[in-house]
Formats: sequence, C-alpha cells, structure tokens
Amino acid sequence: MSVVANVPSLRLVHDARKGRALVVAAPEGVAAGTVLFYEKAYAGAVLSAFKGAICNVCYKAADPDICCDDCSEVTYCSDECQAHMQHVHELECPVLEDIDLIAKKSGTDRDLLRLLLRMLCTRATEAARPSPAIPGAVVTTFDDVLQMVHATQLLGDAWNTSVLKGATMLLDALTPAVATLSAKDVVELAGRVNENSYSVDSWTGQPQVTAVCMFPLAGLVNHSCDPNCTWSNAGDSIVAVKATRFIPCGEEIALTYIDTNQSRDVRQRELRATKHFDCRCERCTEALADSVDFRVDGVCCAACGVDGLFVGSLTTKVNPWACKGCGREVAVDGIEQFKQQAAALLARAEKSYDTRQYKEAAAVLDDLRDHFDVGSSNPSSLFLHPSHYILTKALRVLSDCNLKAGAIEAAYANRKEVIQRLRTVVQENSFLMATCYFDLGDVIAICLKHQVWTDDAEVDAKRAELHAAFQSCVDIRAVCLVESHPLLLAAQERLG
Ligand SMILES: C[S@@+](CC[C@H](N)C(=O)[O-])C[C@H]1O[C@@H](n2cnc3c(N)ncnc32)[C@H](O)[C@@H]1O
Repeated sequence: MSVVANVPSLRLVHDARKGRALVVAAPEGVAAGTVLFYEKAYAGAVLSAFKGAICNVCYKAADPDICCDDCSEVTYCSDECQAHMQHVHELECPVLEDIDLIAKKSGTDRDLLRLLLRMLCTRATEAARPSPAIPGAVVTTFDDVLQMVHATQLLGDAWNTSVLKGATMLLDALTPAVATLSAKDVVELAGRVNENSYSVDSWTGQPQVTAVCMFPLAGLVNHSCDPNCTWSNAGDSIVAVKATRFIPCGEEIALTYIDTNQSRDVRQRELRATKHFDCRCERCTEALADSVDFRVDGVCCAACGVDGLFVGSLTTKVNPWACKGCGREVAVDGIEQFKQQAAALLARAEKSYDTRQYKEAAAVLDDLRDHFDVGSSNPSSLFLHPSHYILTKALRVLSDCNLKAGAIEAAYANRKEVIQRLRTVVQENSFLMATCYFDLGDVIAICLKHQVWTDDAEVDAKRAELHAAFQSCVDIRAVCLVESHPLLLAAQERLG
C-alpha cells in the first residue's frame, strides 16, 4: 500500500490471523514516546452531541459565531478553520440541511450519514485539499480508503437495508458531479467506517471523544488487548500514533480498540459485537493461568487468599475449577454466578450515580466491597481478586460518589487504592493510569484546600504526594500525547 511507503520506520506485512499488519522496520526499534506517524484524516465528522460546540476542523472549542448560516450544522473556532473546510462544505451544505430527514426516513445513524457525506464531498475536491498543518503528516486518497477492510455481510439485513436506503437518499440529494458512486458502493463505504473509523478526542482539555474520523494508514493498525501504541488528536484533523513502550524491529504495532481492563470474556464479546472479529492477540490466546486476565477476572478462595486463585480454562471449558492453593473445587457456574452478582451491584450503583443519588450509590458499593472484596463475608467463601476489574471500577465510582457527597478524605483514600490495585494489571503508560493519577492529585488538592490534614509534617507529605501524582500523570501523557495536547498542558499546569 502506497501510504506505508511514506513511513520508513514501518513495514506492511500479512498476518495469517489478522490480515494486513504494520511492523517496526527501524533496525534499532523505536523508543517509548516516539511518534510513529502523523496522519491527516481523509474525512471526519464532529459527533452530533457536540454540534455547535466543537470546531469541525481542529476539534477545539468552537466560536458559535463562526457557523454556516445556511445549514447551521457546522461550526468552527476560527476563520482559518472555516476556510480550510470551505471547498468540501460548499458541496455538503445543501444535503446537510436535510440530514435529519434522511436519517429518520432511512433509519440510518445520523453521524454515519454525515461522515459518508463528508467522504463523498472530500473525494470530489481532493485536488483542492490544503496541506496539513504538521509537515510530514501522511495524506491519503479515496483509493486508500477503498483498500480498508469491511464486513458488511456480517452487519445483518436490518443494517444493510437501512444504510442502502440512506445511501440512496444521500446520492439523490447530491449533485451528479459528487454522486458518482453506486448506493451499494456507499454501503460498503459505511462498512469500512464500521470496521476502521477512529474516535478522536477533543482539543479542549476535557477527556472526551468528539469526532469520528477515517485514517487509511492508522486503519492498518490491528488491535491488541496488550497494546504498544496509542493514538490521539494532534490538531487540524491529524492523528498522532505513538509508541507507549520500546518496540523492537520486526514487532507488530498494535492499538486497543476497547477498554482493556475488562475480563477476557467481556473484551471478546465487545470486539465481536462492535468490530466483528475474534481477537487473536497474545493476551487473548495465552493460557489463562499465565495471563494477567487471571487477576483482572480472578476469583480467589477465602481459605488461601490471593494465592488461592481458581484455575480453569475459558477455551476448553474445564469444569469444575480448582483452587491453586488447597485444591477445593467449585463449579464454573458457581464462579460465574458469583461474578454476575458483583457486576449487578456495580450496575445498580452506576445507575444511582447517573441520577445523582450519590449516597445511595456509595451504600451499594460498600455492600459490594463487603461481599466480594478480600475478607468478604460471602457464604460461598470466595472473593474477587483485589485487582478484579469490577472492584477497581467500583472503587472509582465510589471515590466520585464520596467526593460529590462531601466525604473528601474517603474519596482520597479510594483514589489511592484504585491506583495500587490497577498497577498490577494495567500498563503504566495508558490513558486510564494517567487519569487516575490526575484524579488523585486533584482530590489531594481539594483536601488541602479544606484543611483535612492539620499536622505540618502530614501536610508536607500530602503536598509531596500531590506533586508526585501530577508528575506521574505528566510523564504518562508526555508519552501518549503530542507536546501541545491540552490534557498534557492541564497536567503540567497543576504541577505548578
Ligand atoms: C482496522 S482493521 C486493521 C487492519 C486489517 N488487518 C486489514 O487487513 O486491513 C481491523 C480488522 O483487522 C482484523 N484484526 C485487527 N486486530 C485483530 C486481532 N487482534 N485479532 C484478529 N483480527 C484482528 C479484523 O479483521 C478487523 O476487522
């Protein structure tokens, strides 16, 4: 593929289990924090939820006055960004006025339609595209988009029927010069969006996804549940793919398409449902007992503590599972039921949290800990491994509940504990760890402001802890994000 030729440190290979893959070609390998490539989006669309709030070109906060008066669908942060998109927007504008109607009549997702429309209009104006703001950023063509995989046959009749209807309506609304593809080709394009599109974070300092974009080069990067790269907004609709650890020559580069701090089962179900493949990454294929998944989703025997993990195999469905310590056997169903009860409590607490019933949510989470954490009073004499993903998630929600309910010292203790528990199962250079360190620094600052600690030596120690937390956040974000990213700047600012 021609776009890979523009990136000398990478090589395209064919992997029997995953299709095309990118591997490191640099003989000396690449260090953590190295930008593997910058790539300008072939096309992107700000999510409807952020309509009017986010610039359509750089994903900074928009200036509501710099908006298209005809369709009122697209807003920009500056005249420069508006000029950047003008040639494409002129073609899409009349159709955008009808986008709600097309979405409603066809039953097609509004954001998918907007991205398809933008791709069609970009294709018609490819020659007029301005150079990317970052020199050396890879620029792709519609032919590169067509090389991306799709799985429309797996998306079901209902999806295919509604997208075909939506595609037909889009094409009917476009001028003949733009509408040169068939409706079936547009459906395949939608399939490519489904398998390959990237969620791009905003450029606002808020950790939120605000746009969906097509990057034909980044679209060649496969998924791993133990990734060695991250992607993030680099401004001007450009993505930066960075190495999060040293990657030797010949190793495949891989990103994660999902939250990796979930059980193997949950991750595989999510990838099957959303991306339509069975994950063949190393973490998902190694024996459960040798994998970090053993702890992420581990159930322990109360008599033996954390050394008493139950050993089983998800693939061969060994039943019952035996405790590694004392050999006690428990039926797989019993273990599954135990985990499901914990998951149900967490879901209940999250629901209360979402409806701002913080005290109720905290009570449910305390109950969850009493019954499923180390030293639990559960009659089955089981407990979840201390780094089990349900427990760490529960602790994160509990810290937010306590903070909102004014129990700030408890929130501090929860956040500290989350980090201790996550450390053994989550990669240090990950967005999740960076957020946890930021949240810890934040809660210490709140406690200091409210004079939770009065002893001078204790206050000094907490100040040092606050500094260390923000420093850890800065260190991780410097590896994962570009230098000028607002989330990195926000953490640096808190360091003082
Ligand atoms: C974004 S594309 C990645 C590039 C793709 N391999 C290609 O040939 O164009 C995503 C597709 O790659 C394959 N894939 C990616 N990661 C995988 C994994 N961990 N296990 C199995 N297949 C994977 C799946 O077919 C998936 O739909």
